[in-house]
Amino acid sequence: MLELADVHTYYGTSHILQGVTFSVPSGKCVALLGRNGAGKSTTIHTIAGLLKPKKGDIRFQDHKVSTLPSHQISRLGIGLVPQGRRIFPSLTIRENLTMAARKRKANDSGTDWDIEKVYELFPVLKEREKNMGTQLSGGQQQMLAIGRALMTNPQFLLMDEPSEGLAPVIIDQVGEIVCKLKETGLSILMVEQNISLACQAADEILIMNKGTIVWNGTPVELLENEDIQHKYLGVS
Ligand SMILES: Nc1ncnc2c1ncn2[C@@H]1O[C@H](COP(=O)(O)OP(=O)(O)OP(=O)(O)O)[C@@H](O)[C@H]1O
Repeated sequence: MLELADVHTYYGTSHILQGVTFSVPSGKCVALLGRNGAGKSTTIHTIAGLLKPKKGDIRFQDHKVSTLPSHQISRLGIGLVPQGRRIFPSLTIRENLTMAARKRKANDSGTDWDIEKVYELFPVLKEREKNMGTQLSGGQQQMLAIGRALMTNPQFLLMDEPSEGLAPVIIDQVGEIVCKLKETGLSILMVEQNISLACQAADEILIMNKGTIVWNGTPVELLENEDIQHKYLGVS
């Protein structure tokens, strides 16, 4: 569904992504792990069109997206749940959701998301729909950020560190949400620092180091491989 081939991205003269190649199959969740500064967010931003690769190819379904502006990439069905949630503080929860709404394309598969469907998935957002976005807890803000991305009716979701700043019990809930989203037919690329969330939700794990993919395998293979966890994820 999504394929990156030898992608190189720079910040000015800093060569950050140094030939990134991987794919995410339809209906699967792939987790991208790695230490701080490895290039994970840069990968997400490059796919979403917020950064342009200098070299390489990114294909989504039948489209070459690496040359398209971000709004066109979003319209093709790639939704972004950004790092830090980016809730609009001066809007209510309902307004945060409705401002993102986009109708589903006629031939798209999966759920037809609207505000009622998002409220079914996250009842707490309905209970608090008149509150301002910033009056929510961290976990509820993460639900709002996911709900806002769903309102664009994506086929594919990019999630940038959904566990950031959340308590362990809430991180487990985020894992359950990601599994539910997969059941609706969504394909997901999730950047994470939290190994247990990645292993709970993902079908495949990729590890990034210094702007390249250095390891891939299943969650079980990662959990059994202490050398890799130590070398690239700082687990002692
Ligand atoms: N706006 C920017 N300008 C210049 N360099 C940047 C910029 N953003 C990130 N970098 C650099 O690019 C490299 C990769 O950063 P990136 O944010 O992709 O890492 P990451 O793996 O997502 O780590 P983190 O978990 O800390 O966000 C780092 O060396 C970082 O300092």
